[in-house]
Amino acid sequence: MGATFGNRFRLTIFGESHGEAIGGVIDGLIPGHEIDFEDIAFQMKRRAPGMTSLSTPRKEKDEVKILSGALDGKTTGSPLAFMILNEDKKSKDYESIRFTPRPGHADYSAWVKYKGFNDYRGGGHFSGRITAPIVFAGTIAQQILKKSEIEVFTSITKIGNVESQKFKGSIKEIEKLKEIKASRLPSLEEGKSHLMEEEIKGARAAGDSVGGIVECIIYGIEAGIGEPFFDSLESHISRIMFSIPAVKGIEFGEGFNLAGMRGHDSNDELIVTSQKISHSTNNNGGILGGITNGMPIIFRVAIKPTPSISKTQSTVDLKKMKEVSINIEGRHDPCIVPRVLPVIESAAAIAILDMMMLK
Ligand SMILES: Cc1cc2nc3c(=O)[nH]c(=O)nc-3n(C[C@H](O)[C@H](O)[C@H](O)COP(=O)(O)O)c2cc1C
Ligand SMILES: C=C(O[C@@H]1CC(C(=O)O)=C[C@@H](OP(=O)(O)O)[C@H]1O)C(=O)O
Repeated sequence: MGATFGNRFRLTIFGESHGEAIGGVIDGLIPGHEIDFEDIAFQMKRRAPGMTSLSTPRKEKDEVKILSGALDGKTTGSPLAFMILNEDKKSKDYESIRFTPRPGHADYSAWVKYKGFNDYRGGGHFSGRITAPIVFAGTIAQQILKKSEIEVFTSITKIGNVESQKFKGSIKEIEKLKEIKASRLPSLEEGKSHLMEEEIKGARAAGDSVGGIVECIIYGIEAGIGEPFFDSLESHISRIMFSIPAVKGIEFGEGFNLAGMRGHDSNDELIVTSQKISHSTNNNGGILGGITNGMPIIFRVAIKPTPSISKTQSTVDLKKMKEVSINIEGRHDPCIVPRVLPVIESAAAIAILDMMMLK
């Protein structure tokens, strides 16, 4: 299995949703980095289940226990191993659907690949829970990036049918992104968070779920980062983004809109401001030829609606080879977007730091 990501900053993750614990090992950390544990707790809580009325009711503390690689609060430079306990498990919800794969989840594909031996409880290794180690490692990566004044932000540009403004590139927006970091539904446009919340509640009330789009900004990054061809920065970021469960699309800068534009409108013209080379627009999302051009990196990821819904659906009984209906019980997110924001920021930070270390 591909449990490891990265060339220099390497993260290996392990665990299943209803096993003893989940966790990981980070290899390649600089020695002497003072870990900000308050920041770690803040980021872990943003992602943790059961924290708000918009999430799954499963309640996990998601406190991280460091097993090696840190002494007196500072990294030693040796592999940093860590674990997070699974405490609020309710595996019986999964007994009755063990042989009737949930549409939209990984149950059937994992059953085929692992010949039925995969841990089926709570989605096993395919659960969104496995993103908690990414947040721990990615928060450390963000702390290291911050020393070079690089910061990662997210906001929501769509939930179901509610759309919100995209980042246009101003310092004022960066200030706003800092302010709304703790929000469950951060939006650059006033009044949209409330409408997004209503959209999520409406889906849940209908026994259904809803998806959305998350925009990520990496601010303060210098030009010249990326390793073309196959480790182009777009490739590296996309690779880690698609490892996050429920991510089904990504676009950089104007992305799919570029297909309908003329070159004269889409090209980012070079300019000189305060003796520095810059660009008058950022339609390419800060990356050209797979290498940063010094503009903020902008990308958006599409998050699908949560697969486990309470509406009756059709599936197949794997033992009887018969089509049957399925009613899913359990504790599920009506929308994954609010909890995936710190995961996307963390994954972006890991990809960027790894590429910067290669340089
Ligand atoms: C933070 C987070 C929370 C999630 N919560 C749920 C959930 O409550 N119920 C569910 O069925 N899927 C949930 N998912 C999505 C599934 O894990 C995911 O759709 C599934 O593993 C199949 O993978 P794929 O959608 O990437 O193909 C969540 C994903 C993330 C990242
Ligand atoms: C536990 C978390 O999210 C889980 C992600 C998830 C899924 O299928 O992805 C299903 C639900 O849990 P369970 O495995 O108990 O059914 C969510 O609560 C978490 O993110 O920490």
